[in-house]
Amino acid sequence: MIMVDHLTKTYGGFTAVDDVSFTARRGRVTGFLGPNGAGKTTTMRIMVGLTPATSGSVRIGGRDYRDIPNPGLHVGVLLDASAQHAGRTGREVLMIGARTMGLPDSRVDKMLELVSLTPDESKRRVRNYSLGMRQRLGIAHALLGDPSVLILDEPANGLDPAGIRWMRRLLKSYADQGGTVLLSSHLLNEVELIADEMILIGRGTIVASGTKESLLSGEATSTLVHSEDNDALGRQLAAAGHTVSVEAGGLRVDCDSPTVGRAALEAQVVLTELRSGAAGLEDLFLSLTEDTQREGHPAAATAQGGTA
Ligand SMILES: Nc1ncnc2c1ncn2[C@@H]1O[C@H](COP(=O)(O)OP(=O)(O)OP(=O)(O)O)[C@@H](O)[C@H]1O
Repeated sequence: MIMVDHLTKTYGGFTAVDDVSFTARRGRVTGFLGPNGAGKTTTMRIMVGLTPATSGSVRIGGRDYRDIPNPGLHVGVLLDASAQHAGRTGREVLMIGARTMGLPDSRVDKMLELVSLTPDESKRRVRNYSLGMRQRLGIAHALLGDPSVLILDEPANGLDPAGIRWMRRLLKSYADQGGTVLLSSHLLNEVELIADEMILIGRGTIVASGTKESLLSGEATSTLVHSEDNDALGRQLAAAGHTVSVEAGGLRVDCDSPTVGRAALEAQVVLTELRSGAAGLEDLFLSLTEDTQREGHPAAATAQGGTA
């Protein structure tokens, strides 16, 4: 378990991490999600003792990372896949890691196999690795000591679609066996598919957290409908007390789809399309971090423009 407690990090007058608290639990994959510059890497670096916190604390398995003897046996860390010595081969990188942790050389072969780096690839120098190969090597390094906690910063970066699927399965099964996984990403789609819980951070502050379902539960119900007579359907729905607005050649209504379907039946209007108009996680993420996005919020602008 990782417990982050009122963590703050300031650089001069700039607050990169602002009173952040959350917990990543055993047996769960926790996604740490936020736009560029939100403070994810800084938080993770503090977790593993690479950056001192200005205030607050992080406990991993009840202890400060720096107080864990032989930490690689307890906490697997991948912060920057390109940080390895470029002149070493992948195998050498893992061999040094294994010996530092007091592990047998056989563990290296096991990890190479696990991350699908071939014997030939493992003999190449890291400088000649593709980004995806570096990520695989980084994940192998993080898993070397069979730790119970994994802290991974943007682990899917550079992986191809098959690689991302492979990593997803690997981390899910790791969590299913009781491991704690904290992984960061600025890409919602990547995290949504793998994370049991999500922590959303924007400009150093936690803006939302919880399971996908709980994050979406506060979202207002709405339905998008197209029919052969939108005017008649709109009148029927408005008479029933619903708010109706014109959107993309159809109607957006503030109720669920069956209610719209029943209104259409009563008005004798043929429906040509009926679907949920809920904003979804991506819109929620963008709206929650809106003021921290560099390029505004196009999704929100479209939705607002359509319903005005
Ligand atoms: N050593 C430092 N000195 C000054 N500012 C820093 C330092 N390290 C990070 N920052 C700032 O802190 C903020 C958070 O950076 P951080 O790298 O934690 O973001 P991030 O969420 O990991 O972003 P990304 O998704 O782009 O990797 C940024 O504005 C960054 O410029």
